[in-house]
Amino acid sequence: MASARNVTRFWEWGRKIICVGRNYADHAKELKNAVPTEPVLFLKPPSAYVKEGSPILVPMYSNNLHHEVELGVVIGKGGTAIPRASAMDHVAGYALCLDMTARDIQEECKSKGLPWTLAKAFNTSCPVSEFVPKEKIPDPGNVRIWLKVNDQLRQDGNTSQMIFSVPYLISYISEIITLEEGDLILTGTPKGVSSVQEYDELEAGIEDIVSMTFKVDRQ
Ligand SMILES: O=C([O-])CC(=O)C(=O)O
Ligand SMILES: [Mg+2]
Repeated sequence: MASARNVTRFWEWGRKIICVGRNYADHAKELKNAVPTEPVLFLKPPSAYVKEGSPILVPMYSNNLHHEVELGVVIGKGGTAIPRASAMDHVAGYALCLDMTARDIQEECKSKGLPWTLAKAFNTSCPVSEFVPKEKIPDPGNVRIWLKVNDQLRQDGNTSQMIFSVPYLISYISEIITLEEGDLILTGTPKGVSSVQEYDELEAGIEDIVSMTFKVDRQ
Protein backbone atom coordinates (compact mmCIF):
# COMPACT_ATOMS: atom_id res chain seq x y z
CA MET A 1 0.00 0.00 0.00
CA ALA A 2 1.26 3.47 -0.82
CA SER A 3 2.38 5.56 2.14
CA ALA A 4 -0.01 8.39 3.08
CA ARG A 5 3.00 10.64 3.66
CA ASN A 6 5.61 11.72 1.18
CA VAL A 7 9.19 10.94 2.21
CA THR A 8 10.48 13.89 0.14
CA ARG A 9 9.10 15.99 3.03
CA PHE A 10 10.85 13.85 5.66
CA TRP A 11 11.43 16.85 7.97
CA GLU A 12 7.67 17.06 8.58
CA TRP A 13 7.37 13.45 9.72
CA GLY A 14 8.62 13.90 13.29
CA ARG A 15 11.09 11.05 12.88
CA LYS A 16 14.46 10.83 14.56
CA ILE A 17 17.77 12.31 13.43
CA ILE A 18 20.78 10.08 14.09
CA CYS A 19 24.14 11.82 13.90
CA VAL A 20 27.58 10.32 13.39
CA GLY A 21 30.53 12.19 14.92
CA ARG A 22 34.23 12.12 14.07
CA ASN A 23 33.67 10.31 10.77
CA TYR A 24 36.38 12.35 9.02
CA ALA A 25 39.91 12.02 10.40
CA ASP A 26 40.81 15.61 9.43
CA HIS A 27 37.91 16.96 11.52
CA ALA A 28 38.59 14.63 14.48
CA LYS A 29 42.18 15.95 14.46
CA GLU A 30 41.26 19.65 14.20
CA LEU A 31 39.29 19.26 17.46
CA LYS A 32 42.08 17.15 18.99
CA ASN A 33 39.88 14.05 19.22
CA ALA A 34 41.09 10.51 18.60
CA VAL A 35 40.12 8.95 15.25
CA PRO A 36 37.39 6.47 16.25
CA THR A 37 37.48 2.74 15.65
CA GLU A 38 33.67 2.51 16.01
CA PRO A 39 31.12 5.16 14.92
CA VAL A 40 30.34 7.85 17.52
CA LEU A 41 26.55 8.36 17.65
CA PHE A 42 24.25 11.02 19.08
CA LEU A 43 20.69 12.20 18.37
CA LYS A 44 18.82 15.35 17.51
CA PRO A 45 15.05 15.65 18.06
CA PRO A 46 12.73 16.41 15.12
CA SER A 47 12.24 19.92 16.59
CA ALA A 48 15.85 20.63 15.47
CA TYR A 49 14.80 20.86 11.80
CA VAL A 50 14.88 24.23 10.07
CA LYS A 51 14.23 24.90 6.39
CA GLU A 52 15.44 27.69 4.10
CA GLY A 53 13.53 30.90 4.75
CA SER A 54 13.81 30.56 8.55
CA PRO A 55 16.93 31.59 10.48
CA ILE A 56 19.41 29.46 12.42
CA LEU A 57 19.17 30.67 16.02
CA VAL A 58 22.19 30.94 18.31
CA PRO A 59 21.14 29.41 21.65
CA MET A 60 21.00 31.99 24.44
CA TYR A 61 23.54 30.04 26.48
CA SER A 62 26.24 29.81 23.74
CA ASN A 63 28.92 32.22 22.55
CA ASN A 64 30.49 29.89 20.01
CA LEU A 65 28.08 28.36 17.49
CA HIS A 66 29.84 26.27 14.84
CA HIS A 67 28.70 25.08 11.43
CA GLU A 68 29.28 21.45 10.37
CA VAL A 69 28.28 20.62 6.79
CA GLU A 70 27.24 16.98 6.37
CA LEU A 71 25.68 14.58 3.89
CA GLY A 72 22.29 13.44 5.19
CA VAL A 73 20.81 10.05 4.28
CA VAL A 74 17.01 9.78 4.23
CA ILE A 75 15.67 6.32 5.08
CA GLY A 76 12.99 5.01 2.73
CA LYS A 77 12.49 1.55 4.18
CA GLY A 78 12.91 0.78 7.87
CA GLY A 79 14.64 -2.16 9.42
CA THR A 80 16.57 -3.66 12.33
CA ALA A 81 20.01 -5.24 11.95
CA ILE A 82 20.12 -4.42 8.24
CA PRO A 83 22.96 -6.30 6.49
CA ARG A 84 25.58 -4.08 4.88
CA ALA A 85 25.03 -5.76 1.51
CA SER A 86 21.38 -4.64 1.31
CA ALA A 87 21.73 -1.35 3.22
CA MET A 88 21.40 0.85 0.13
CA ASP A 89 17.94 -0.65 -0.56
CA HIS A 90 16.80 1.21 2.57
CA VAL A 91 17.83 4.65 1.26
CA ALA A 92 15.15 6.91 -0.28
CA GLY A 93 17.51 9.77 -0.99
CA TYR A 94 19.72 12.42 0.53
CA ALA A 95 19.72 15.94 1.95
CA LEU A 96 22.39 18.48 2.64
CA CYS A 97 22.45 19.08 6.39
CA LEU A 98 24.18 21.30 8.91
CA ASP A 99 24.97 19.86 12.33
CA MET A 100 24.94 23.19 14.17
CA THR A 101 26.99 22.82 17.34
CA ALA A 102 27.36 25.03 20.42
CA ARG A 103 31.09 24.28 20.60
CA ASP A 104 31.69 26.05 23.92
CA ILE A 105 28.94 23.99 25.55
CA GLN A 106 30.16 20.78 23.90
CA GLU A 107 33.67 21.40 25.31
CA GLU A 108 32.16 21.91 28.76
CA CYS A 109 30.09 18.71 28.44
CA LYS A 110 33.15 16.79 27.28
CA SER A 111 35.26 17.98 30.19
CA LYS A 112 32.53 17.13 32.71
CA GLY A 113 31.71 13.79 31.10
CA LEU A 114 28.15 14.94 30.36
CA PRO A 115 25.99 14.21 27.29
CA TRP A 116 26.03 16.61 24.33
CA THR A 117 22.29 17.40 24.25
CA LEU A 118 22.60 21.13 24.97
CA ALA A 119 25.39 21.46 22.40
CA LYS A 120 23.73 19.56 19.57
CA ALA A 121 19.96 19.19 19.97
CA PHE A 122 18.59 22.74 20.41
CA ASN A 123 15.91 24.27 18.15
CA THR A 124 17.23 24.99 14.61
CA SER A 125 20.34 22.83 15.15
CA CYS A 126 19.52 20.83 11.99
CA PRO A 127 19.12 23.01 8.88
CA VAL A 128 18.26 20.83 5.86
CA SER A 129 18.01 21.27 2.10
CA GLU A 130 15.35 19.97 -0.21
CA PHE A 131 15.19 16.20 -0.58
CA VAL A 132 17.66 14.86 -3.16
CA PRO A 133 16.39 11.71 -4.93
CA LYS A 134 18.69 8.70 -4.65
CA GLU A 135 19.37 8.62 -8.43
CA LYS A 136 21.02 12.07 -8.28
CA ILE A 137 23.85 10.70 -6.10
CA PRO A 138 24.89 7.36 -7.59
CA ASP A 139 27.80 7.05 -5.14
CA PRO A 140 27.26 8.67 -1.69
CA GLY A 141 30.86 7.70 -0.95
CA ASN A 142 32.19 10.17 -3.50
CA VAL A 143 30.53 13.60 -3.51
CA ARG A 144 31.91 17.02 -2.69
CA ILE A 145 30.25 18.89 0.20
CA TRP A 146 31.10 22.53 0.79
CA LEU A 147 30.10 25.49 2.94
CA LYS A 148 30.69 29.24 2.70
CA VAL A 149 30.19 31.88 5.40
CA ASN A 150 29.56 35.36 3.96
CA ASP A 151 30.94 34.12 0.60
CA GLN A 152 34.16 32.72 2.11
CA LEU A 153 34.77 29.01 1.62
CA ARG A 154 35.19 27.38 5.05
CA GLN A 155 34.52 23.68 4.43
CA ASP A 156 35.31 21.77 1.26
CA GLY A 157 35.40 18.01 1.69
CA ASN A 158 34.52 14.83 -0.14
CA THR A 159 32.52 11.95 1.32
CA SER A 160 35.30 9.64 0.08
CA GLN A 161 37.12 10.83 3.24
CA MET A 162 34.51 9.27 5.53
CA ILE A 163 35.93 6.61 7.87
CA PHE A 164 32.65 4.63 7.96
CA SER A 165 30.70 4.38 4.68
CA VAL A 166 26.96 4.96 4.27
CA PRO A 167 26.14 1.20 4.03
CA TYR A 168 28.34 0.47 7.06
CA LEU A 169 26.59 3.20 9.09
CA ILE A 170 23.08 2.00 8.15
CA SER A 171 23.99 -1.52 9.18
CA TYR A 172 25.75 -0.44 12.40
CA ILE A 173 23.06 2.01 13.53
CA SER A 174 20.16 -0.36 12.77
CA GLU A 175 21.67 -3.00 15.08
CA ILE A 176 21.21 -0.55 17.96
CA ILE A 177 18.34 1.72 16.89
CA THR A 178 15.62 0.44 14.56
CA LEU A 179 15.52 2.65 11.48
CA GLU A 180 12.12 3.89 10.27
CA GLU A 181 10.95 5.44 7.02
CA GLY A 182 11.59 9.19 7.23
CA ASP A 183 14.56 8.94 9.61
CA LEU A 184 17.64 11.01 8.75
CA ILE A 185 21.27 10.02 9.30
CA LEU A 186 23.88 12.81 9.45
CA THR A 187 27.16 11.25 8.36
CA GLY A 188 29.71 13.59 9.98
CA THR A 189 31.61 16.67 8.94
CA PRO A 190 34.96 17.25 7.19
CA LYS A 191 37.49 19.77 8.55
CA GLY A 192 36.99 23.53 8.51
CA VAL A 193 34.34 24.01 11.20
CA SER A 194 34.23 27.56 12.55
CA SER A 195 32.15 30.14 14.42
CA VAL A 196 29.14 31.93 13.05
CA GLN A 197 27.64 35.16 14.36
CA GLU A 198 24.32 36.92 14.20
CA TYR A 199 23.68 38.31 10.65
CA ASP A 200 26.09 35.85 8.98
CA GLU A 201 24.90 34.14 5.82
CA LEU A 202 25.70 30.45 5.31
CA GLU A 203 25.62 28.89 1.87
CA ALA A 204 26.29 25.18 1.41
CA GLY A 205 26.02 22.57 -1.29
CA ILE A 206 26.49 19.02 -2.44
CA GLU A 207 28.58 19.62 -5.60
CA ASP A 208 26.16 21.48 -7.88
CA ILE A 209 23.37 19.00 -7.13
CA VAL A 210 21.74 21.02 -4.36
CA SER A 211 22.52 24.18 -2.41
CA MET A 212 20.91 26.14 0.39
CA THR A 213 21.28 29.47 2.19
CA PHE A 214 20.55 30.32 5.83
CA LYS A 215 20.85 33.47 7.93
CA VAL A 216 21.99 33.39 11.55
CA ASP A 217 19.98 35.21 14.20
CA ARG A 218 20.02 35.53 18.00
CA GLN A 219 17.33 33.75 19.97
O1 LIG B 1 30.99 17.67 17.26
C1 LIG B 1 31.78 16.92 16.65
O2 LIG B 1 32.93 17.28 16.40
C2 LIG B 1 31.34 15.57 16.20
C3 LIG B 1 30.52 15.69 14.98
O3 LIG B 1 29.36 16.01 15.03
C4 LIG B 1 31.14 15.46 13.66
O4 LIG B 1 32.29 15.05 13.59
O5 LIG B 1 30.45 15.70 12.67
MG1 LIG C 1 28.60 16.64 13.12
